[in-house]
Amino acid sequence: MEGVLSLQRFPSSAIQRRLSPFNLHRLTRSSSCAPLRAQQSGITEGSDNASSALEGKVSDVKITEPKVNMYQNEVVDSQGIKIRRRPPTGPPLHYVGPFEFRLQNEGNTPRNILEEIVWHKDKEVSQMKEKRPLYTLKKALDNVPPPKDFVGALKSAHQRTGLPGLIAEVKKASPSRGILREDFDPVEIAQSYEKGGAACLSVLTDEKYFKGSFENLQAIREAGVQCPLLCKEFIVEAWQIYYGRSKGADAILLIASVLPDLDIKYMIKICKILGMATLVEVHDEREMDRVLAIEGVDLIGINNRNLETFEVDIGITKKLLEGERGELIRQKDILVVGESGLFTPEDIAFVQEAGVKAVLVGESLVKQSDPGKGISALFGRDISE
Ligand SMILES: O=P(O)(O)OC[C@@H](O)[C@@H](O)c1c[nH]c2ccccc12
Repeated sequence: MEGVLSLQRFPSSAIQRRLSPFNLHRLTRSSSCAPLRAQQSGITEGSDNASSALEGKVSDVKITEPKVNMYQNEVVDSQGIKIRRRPPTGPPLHYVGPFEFRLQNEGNTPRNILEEIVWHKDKEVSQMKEKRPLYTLKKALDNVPPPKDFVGALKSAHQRTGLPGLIAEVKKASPSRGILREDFDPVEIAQSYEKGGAACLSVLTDEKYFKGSFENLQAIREAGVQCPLLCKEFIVEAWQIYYGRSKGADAILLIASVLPDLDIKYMIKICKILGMATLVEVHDEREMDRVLAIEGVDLIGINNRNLETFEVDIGITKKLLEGERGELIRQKDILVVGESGLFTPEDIAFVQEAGVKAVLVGESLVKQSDPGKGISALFGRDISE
């Protein structure tokens, strides 16, 4: 049947990329009210067999391909999300006489670095999942120390010092800055941060673009570092949250420019079940408004860096905390983290004045020969006592 897509013929990964949680929800709503991407990634509370259940449920559904794309675009557009998910099929073919050709950037080439990272992550996660299915991860969770209180640590550091609580980042490289530190020993850096007064640590786990790893996260946890740990990853699927927890993460980053609201809600729920915190990251007013409308958000990061262009402007933090938004944030008792591009005590004072009670800092600390001492220089005084 031309132009008609029977979902039965597609592996679940293909279904996953083709359907946003929203339209998958629509498709399955009549037969099931189980979670959305949960079904896609085979994760539900108390069930490891959700994906097969899902395939059973959607096997009867026949929908036209244009309709699926329309729903997907509808939800993404309505939320202003510019980052598209990797297309499941190759680029469209064009024909001129006997010739076939494909055009660049017809939906098949990432439009910016963030989109490239997310598309790569999609592939990477589907491979990782095959090696470590969810039920093995769930078993591994029994051997991990219980999660530490990430938000509590930031609040008490703020109360203790009167300065924003520090999340110090263990970061070897980034696509915008290249290698930040050649002699990179993640455990040594983490211990130095802790000694210097960091409340929490952020550990980059992306290998390809940030030269990080889950092994670094695990090594830092196993070295006896007491600070709660943020798994700094591009989360596209709930499976990654379980994986991060199995490596010792206490908190997870969710990026609003990558994830639709329904995914954010669902992932927050999973983190709560696992006892983890979620840092939901925004970069503009629209993302901030979306996130403020989501129930259960208690930690918001304002990234001063635009992940699509790498432009950094610490004025973004101030802009997003002005007026009614700032008021709502105070009412909801949400803790705000100022992220990226912070180098001097004046920068720290500027974002504190804007209303943040925590900061996330990588480059300016990791580049110091003694990263822990770099903390005193950054804050203008010793915050370790
Ligand atoms: O090194 P900086 O400019 O101090 O930034 C740290 C942190 O904010 C940055 O690494 C970051 C913020 N959000 C992210 C999302 C993915 C990767 C990295 C990031």
